[in-house]
Amino acid sequence: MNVSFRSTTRSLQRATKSLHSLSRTRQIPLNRLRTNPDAPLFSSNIVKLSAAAAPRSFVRNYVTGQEQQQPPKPSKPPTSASGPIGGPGAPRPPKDDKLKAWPFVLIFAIGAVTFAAILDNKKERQKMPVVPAAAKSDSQGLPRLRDDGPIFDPKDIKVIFVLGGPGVGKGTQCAKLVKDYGFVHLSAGDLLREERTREGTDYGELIETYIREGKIVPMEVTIVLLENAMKRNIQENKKSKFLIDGFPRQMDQALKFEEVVVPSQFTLFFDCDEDTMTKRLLERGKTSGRSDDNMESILKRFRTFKETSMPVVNYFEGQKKVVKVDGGKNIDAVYKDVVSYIADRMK
Ligand SMILES: Nc1ncnc2c1ncn2[C@@H]1O[C@H](COP(=O)(O)OP(=O)(O)OP(=O)(O)O)[C@@H](O)[C@H]1O
Ligand SMILES: O=c1ccn([C@@H]2O[C@H](COP(=O)(O)O)[C@@H](O)[C@H]2O)c(=O)[nH]1
Repeated sequence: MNVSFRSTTRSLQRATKSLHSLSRTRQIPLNRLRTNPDAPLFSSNIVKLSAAAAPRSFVRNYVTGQEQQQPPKPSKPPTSASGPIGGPGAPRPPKDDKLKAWPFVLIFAIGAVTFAAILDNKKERQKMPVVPAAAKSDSQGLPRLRDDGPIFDPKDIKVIFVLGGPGVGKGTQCAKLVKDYGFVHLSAGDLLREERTREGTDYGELIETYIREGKIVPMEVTIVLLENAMKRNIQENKKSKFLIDGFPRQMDQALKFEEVVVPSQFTLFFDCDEDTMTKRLLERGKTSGRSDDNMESILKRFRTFKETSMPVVNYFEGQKKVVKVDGGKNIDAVYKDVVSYIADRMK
């Protein structure tokens, strides 16, 4: 197919050249070299010329109309050039020489778009800051993640992950559960925002970049922040039940947290459509002062949620550890469902 395409293109170039040269040497205007002056110079009739259609003899015949025609070479159809280009007797290319450019154009276009998307993605990833591999110290230096077993026993320390799209109402429902059931509410987003402004932190800029872009901060930072907050509450307040809100948002976080901190009891997952969540976030954005409560960041957060966080929900679903609640209802109706679904699991 490629060969046919190239040879047809070459023929077309040769034919066009001949027409131009004849036009020059015989002083015949180019448009009169065509049988049908209304047809464009690159009409399909010309395009259909095959390599075998010997452009020179063909053009002579066409231009003079009366001149002797060169007999066609037996091996190179088409032959009886008895009429002008485009006329009823015009030479016809062999069937398999037909121009089929559109598949190439299509393949080229798909290739170009895919290539551009890959480059774009790569550029975006390259832009995001990383936690240096050498960053090992903690005690406020952050982050240091151990690789030994979990520090807490799930018999003593209960963790419920709270997940759902941005603005679905996770924080609102957690606040109610704290009041009624004595949980400690740890919002990963709040801890990150706090760390971002903590004096002496090395991660303020990194955190801000990720939050603004709606992306997930490297797990080393978030897990250490959660672990430290849990330790504080266990030691100082003798607390043992934690709602971890907005975490884990990425598979590596889920696996690492359960490996080094404590396995979760289950995940409370709030489901809701994007239009409702968008309205809630834009409303909250009027007073929240959050750098990500604007339309541009919201769209990025939705994308991250679907692509990066939903696999976490599906992973726990596979372990039968997800309680799904409709987050689209009003605040009290959602809470009623939450309590009815999980009351017996919270004792
Ligand atoms: N069921 C609801 N009906 C109407 N508004 C709600 C409902 N739940 C929460 N809201 C409002 O929507 C906004 C977002 O709620 P909330 O902060 O609890 O969501 P979130 O899931 O924690 O958000 P994010 O993931 O961005 O932290 C708040 O202004 C809150 O008052
Ligand atoms: O585990 C997490 C949790 C949050 N983030 C980043 O923070 C923002 C805001 O989180 P909210 O839960 O909406 O307060 C989120 O978009 C992420 O950029 C994170 O990186 N890791």
